[in-house]
Amino acid sequence: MIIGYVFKRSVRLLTSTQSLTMADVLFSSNLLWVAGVTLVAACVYRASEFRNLDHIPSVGSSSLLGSYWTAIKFHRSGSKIVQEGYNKHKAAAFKVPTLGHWVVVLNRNHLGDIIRTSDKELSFHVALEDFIKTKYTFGPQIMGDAYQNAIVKSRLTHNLSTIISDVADEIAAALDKTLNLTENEWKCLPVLETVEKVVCRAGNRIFVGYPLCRDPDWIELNMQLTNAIIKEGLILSLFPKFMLPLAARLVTKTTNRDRRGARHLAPIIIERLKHMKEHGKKWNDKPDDFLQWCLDEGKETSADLLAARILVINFAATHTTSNTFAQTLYCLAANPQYIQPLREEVQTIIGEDGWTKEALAKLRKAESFIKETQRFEGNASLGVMRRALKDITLSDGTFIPTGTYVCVASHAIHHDPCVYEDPEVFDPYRYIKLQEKQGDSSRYQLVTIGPEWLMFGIGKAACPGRFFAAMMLKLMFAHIILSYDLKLGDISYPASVCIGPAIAANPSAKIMLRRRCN
Ligand code: HEM
Repeated sequence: MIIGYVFKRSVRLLTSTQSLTMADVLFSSNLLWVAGVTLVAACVYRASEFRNLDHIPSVGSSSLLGSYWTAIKFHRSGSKIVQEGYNKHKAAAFKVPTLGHWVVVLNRNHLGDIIRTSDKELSFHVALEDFIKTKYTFGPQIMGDAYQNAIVKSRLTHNLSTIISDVADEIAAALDKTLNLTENEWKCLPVLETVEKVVCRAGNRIFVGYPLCRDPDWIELNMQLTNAIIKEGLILSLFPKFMLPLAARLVTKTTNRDRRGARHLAPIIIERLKHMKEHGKKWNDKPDDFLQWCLDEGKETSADLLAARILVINFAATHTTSNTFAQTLYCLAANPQYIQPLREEVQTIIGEDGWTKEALAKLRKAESFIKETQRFEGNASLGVMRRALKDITLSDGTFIPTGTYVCVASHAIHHDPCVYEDPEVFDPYRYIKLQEKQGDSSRYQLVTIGPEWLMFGIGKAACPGRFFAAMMLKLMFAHIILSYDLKLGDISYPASVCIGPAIAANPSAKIMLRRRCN
């Protein structure tokens, strides 16, 4: 997922000059020698890594030079290369070359080892830091004490019943504004772009509350965030470690982003601190949003720091949820035979229970549809990326030396006939059938992580925002199916595109939408 982000965004960025600024241009004159030195260092590093990982079979050429050819192919068609390795070495680990280093792809039998191992041995956070230089792109204080992640896990997840009506309200309003449809009019819309706007508003209704969640500047800041961070992380990864503090000053716009966010948050924070002082625990209509939960922690009141924390949460939430929902919506338009039964389910349940957490739990067909789209399309051929911080011997004896990047072949596992029957068939009711067959409803929910469901990762680093994400996905799905007709346009596209190990919603895909008259 992490490298997924990097690849998806890097391809868009490297082919676009729009966001180049003076700093980029000045910086690019020094880039050549830095790139030269880095290339030599990368070759030396990769050669030493190659010897250390000699005992693990490789996909493609097993010579050091030939591995560069495979690495180039991997950047063009990562999914195919990973699948090739998975088919060949099903029961064992194999390694895949990327331009900078090797990645060891563990088998699904190793997932137990990943779950048992602590972040001090196999670290998600170090892998993330290596890929997007979080210390500089998010800021040192933010990652030093990442209490925002704990808030996602505790307060956001525990408050879903309370916040659901606000999220539903924001989704309806955002769809109305973004689609801008007059009665009986079919409109052709780019799926990903449209969905991103709705997700960003819906998420921010809970991150910062109303009306800031509708402020065009706040929304623009958060929608550009992922691009900006990936771009900066990519450039920084060209520099040797000792140059990073200086390079980060030239390359990153972390301070600008935080200040831009802080300008919006400062007046709200001042007002809320005043109320907190006046009313203490007896503040009756205290806002129930992420900003307030951060203030309740009592750790900081600086608008810059709080803005930075909320931007980090947007980074984790917006692009991931948009990508998932864009794929889902496109698959729904491409499979119109499912629209009527899904609509009937939503009409009956929401008609009886309204927009409640309990009602969403009953939307079994909708949930199965979303989950099957993710199994079938997926968001990355490689997931669960970790970096070994010490030498580790896995339960089957596989030796992982310190410094190695490990991950699992998520997409191949989701398409493995030993895991799923007829995996190449898109069966939207697959998970309902599995629930009925095995009599276990909780095991097949969208949010239930396990060795056969890796969309949200696994183990201690598994996505803490998945319960909120699932709620937004189901609410958007239900709103669209109730209020809009949809179909594919004249030209159809593949729902997803593969770039390196990433699988992304196709940015060119479009669908036709029309408001339904009740
Ligand atoms: C469909 C949407 C989403 C997907 C597919 C997704 C996926 C993931 C994945 C794969 C990871 C890494 C897990 C691992 O490697 O084991 C992760 C981490 C994380 N996600 Fe999500 N995510 C989604 C939505 C969200 C949302 C809505 C939030 C917040 C509200 C969120 C917050 C986080 C955070 C904070 C982490 C880092 C956890 C840590 O540092 O320990 N995610 N997510």
